Amino acid sequence: KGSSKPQRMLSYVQRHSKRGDPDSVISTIDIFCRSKEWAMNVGDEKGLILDKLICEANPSIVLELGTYCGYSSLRIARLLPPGGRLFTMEFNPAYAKIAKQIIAWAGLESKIQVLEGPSGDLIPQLKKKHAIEKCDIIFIDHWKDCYLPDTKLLEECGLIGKGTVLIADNVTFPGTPDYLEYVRNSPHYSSQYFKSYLEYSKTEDGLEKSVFLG
Ligand SMILES: O=C(NCCO)c1cc(-c2ccc(F)cc2)cc(O)c1O
Ligand SMILES: [Mg+2]
Repeated sequence: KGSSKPQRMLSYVQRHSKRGDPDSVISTIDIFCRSKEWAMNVGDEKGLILDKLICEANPSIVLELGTYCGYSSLRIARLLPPGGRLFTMEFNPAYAKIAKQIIAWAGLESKIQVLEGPSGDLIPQLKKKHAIEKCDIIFIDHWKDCYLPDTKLLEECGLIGKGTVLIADNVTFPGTPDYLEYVRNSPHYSSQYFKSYLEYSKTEDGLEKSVFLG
């Protein structure tokens, strides 16, 4: 009986999903969020769009900003080709602790590395500490006021190269106006909005896909 929502989500996953089966864990989290407690996972509707974008890109190296409980980490990692890796950054240690357990329960720990701490500190360490050249896909889903500064930091660190695909959650709700203005007006990005709905809700939201042109 967890005391926090993430703890209650973990307990629900361990009781109602099939261990080692990411699809079972993903659908179980969606049932928890629809029938028990709303939670800020990307969800099943935006999740389907994310799945399609991941499959189209067939990425080797994916970076996720904002792990929360690991729901989108599972959605991404289950679609990676053999040898593909997901690095996911989470500032909140309580969230990171739960995410690691949900990722382990789903059996995807060999493909996912959860990095704890402020993204502003972790991003400059990626190349040297994790032997990363360029990111193929970056899924941005952390604090909405950090989308733009972290995108600029990723550019400065040389982690965004020609063909890198940025996928940003919540560009409509809660909204990331400065980030949207940047990627939509920059000559270095080609951007496209995928209209959808806020997770487990009828409010409009969507994903913004932005390809770096070099
Ligand atoms: O803050 C968010 N993520 C970073 C957490 O460290 C986040 C928030 C919301 C949301 C919140 C409150 C509400 F009323 C509506 C939406 C939704 C999301 O998808 C999110 O990713
Ligand atoms: Mg989100």
